[in-house]
Amino acid sequence: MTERVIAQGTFDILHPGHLHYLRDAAALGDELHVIVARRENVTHKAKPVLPDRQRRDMVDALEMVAEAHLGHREDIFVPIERIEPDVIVLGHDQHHDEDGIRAALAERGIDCDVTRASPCEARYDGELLSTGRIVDRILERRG
Ligand SMILES: Cc1cc2nc3c(=O)[nH]c(=O)nc-3n(C[C@H](O)[C@H](O)[C@H](O)COP(=O)(O)O)c2cc1C
Ligand SMILES: Nc1ncnc2c1ncn2[C@@H]1O[C@H](COP(=O)(O)OP(=O)(O)OP(=O)(O)O)[C@@H](O)[C@H]1O
Repeated sequence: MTERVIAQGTFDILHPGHLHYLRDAAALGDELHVIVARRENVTHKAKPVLPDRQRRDMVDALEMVAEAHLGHREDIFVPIERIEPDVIVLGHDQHHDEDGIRAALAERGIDCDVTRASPCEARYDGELLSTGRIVDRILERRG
């Protein structure tokens, strides 16, 4: 049976940290589905620079990704109910609480594991593994 995996995030200006997360997630199953957060739901940090569809299209083109989906505007469990994953992989630094998500899934009768990806460190001088830091460097050098 095909094991479906879900990863999710903002993915505004792709960088190697994103590739690491998505490779980690893809390795846990056969088919990686990525939910790309809607701009209006990114409230814990600066709003994305790029439009929703552009962020979705870039993630969708990555080789380890079976399909990238734009997130739901109001209810983050709607795409999960449609995709029916076996596992949801959170990013290593995501603020979401694993037990809280498990409880919400159970309440909706969705049977799937929740786990976390590993972190990824810079491999050479100047490598930037954070969208926020890429934006800061652009402002520093071009602003
Ligand atoms: C399991 C799960 C499903 C999500 N589904 C959606 C969704 O359907 N729509 C959406 O706008 N955000 C969704 N999100 C929220 C964002 O992916 C994420 O919390 C945040 O806004 C982006 O955070 P990050 O890029 O800093 O990791 C979901 C989050 C989780 C943990
Ligand atoms: N260096 C990294 N190592 C491992 N995972 C990462 C790394 N950078 C981002 N990710 C993961 O990619 C997913 C999406 O990240 P997001 O789009 O918030 O990018 P970001 O570069 O971390 O953003 P920002 O720097 O603006 O906070 C998250 O799950 C995050 O944990």
